[in-house]
Amino acid sequence: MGEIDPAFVQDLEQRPKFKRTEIEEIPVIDLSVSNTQELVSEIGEACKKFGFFQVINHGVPSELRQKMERVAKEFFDQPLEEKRKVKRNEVDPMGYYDSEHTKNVKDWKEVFDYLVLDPTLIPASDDPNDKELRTITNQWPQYPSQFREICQEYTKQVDKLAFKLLELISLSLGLAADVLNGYFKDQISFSRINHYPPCPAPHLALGVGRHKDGGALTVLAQDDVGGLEIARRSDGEWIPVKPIPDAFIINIGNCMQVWTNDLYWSAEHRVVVNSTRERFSFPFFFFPAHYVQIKPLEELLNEENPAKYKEFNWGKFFASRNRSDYKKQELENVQIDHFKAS
Ligand SMILES: O=C(O)CCC(=O)C(=O)O
Ligand SMILES: [Fe+2]
Repeated sequence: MGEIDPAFVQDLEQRPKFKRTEIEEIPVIDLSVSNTQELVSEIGEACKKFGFFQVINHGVPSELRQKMERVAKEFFDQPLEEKRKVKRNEVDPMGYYDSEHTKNVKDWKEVFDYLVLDPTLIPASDDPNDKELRTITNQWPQYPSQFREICQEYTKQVDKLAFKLLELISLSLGLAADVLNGYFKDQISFSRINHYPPCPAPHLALGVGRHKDGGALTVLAQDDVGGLEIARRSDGEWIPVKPIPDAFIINIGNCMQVWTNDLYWSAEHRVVVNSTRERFSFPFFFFPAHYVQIKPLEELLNEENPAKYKEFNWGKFFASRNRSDYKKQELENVQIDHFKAS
C-alpha cells in the first residue's frame, strides 16, 4: 500500500506485526462492587501484573462521553488552517498539534491538549539550576461553540474519577486512602484528544510510538475502533486493549511505579493505526504539582526492600519530557530508569 513521508516510518523492530498467537485480556474491574477489600485487591493485582486495567460503573455519565466524541470530531473535521489558529508551541504548550514525535519518530495523529487548572504553574525550563517558574494557560477554538464547555465538564468528572482511583490504589498498598492526595493540590494534569486519521501504510507507522506515561495515572477513553497495545510485564509481548463501550482504561504512570518502588508497573504502550477508520481517544494525564519530589514511599520500604530510585523533581521531569515532544533529538528523552539507585 501507499507511500508515506519517511518521518513517520518506524524502525523495523518497532513496526506492528498484525499477527497474533494468543490474546490475553487486561482485567475489567467493576467499581460499583460494595466489598472494598475485594475491589482493592483486584486493583492491586492488575497494577502489579499489567499496570493496566479497565473500569466499568465508574460514575462518569455516558452522555457526557458521547458529547466529547461529537465535539472532538467536529473540531478535527475542520481545515488545517482553522485548527492551527490554536496551535501549541514551546511557549504555549496547550492547544492543537499535528507533529508530535515519540521516540524520535513522527506519530500518525493530531492532538488537542488542555489543562485541568487554568492557569497552571510549571518550571520555566528543564535545567535543574533554573528556579524560575512560568504560567501556562489554555487556548480554546471558536468552533465548535460548545467545545470548551464540554471539554471542561468532561475533565472535571474524569479528575474526580482519578482521585477515586488514587485512593483505591493507596488502599491496595495497605496505606491510608488519602496518603497521595496532597501531591495533587496544585496538579499540573492535562487532558488530550487524540485523532488518528486512516493511514495508507499502517505496517510502517504508529499512531503513537512505544512509551510510558510520565505521571501518576492515566484515565483513557477510547472509541470502538481499537489500536492500543500494551507490552506485557512478564515477557514484553504486545497485547491489544479491547474497546469496551463506556469503560475507561486506567494505566499506572512513572510516578506511581517509583512511589511503589517497582511493585506497580508503568507499562510501555503504543497505538497501531489502520487504513480505513479514523480513531479518537481521550487520555487524562493525572500529574502531581510541579514542586513534588518523587521517590519511593517510606511506608513501603524496609531492609529487604530498599529504595530502588533516587528522588527527582516532577516539574523538571515534565519540562524535559515536554521539550522532547517537539523535535527529533539525538538522545532518548528522560526515563525513570535514569534515577535508579545503583
Ligand atoms: O490512543 C490511545 O489509546 C493511547 C494514547 C496514549 O498512549 C497517549 O496519548 O499517551
Ligand atoms: Fe500513553
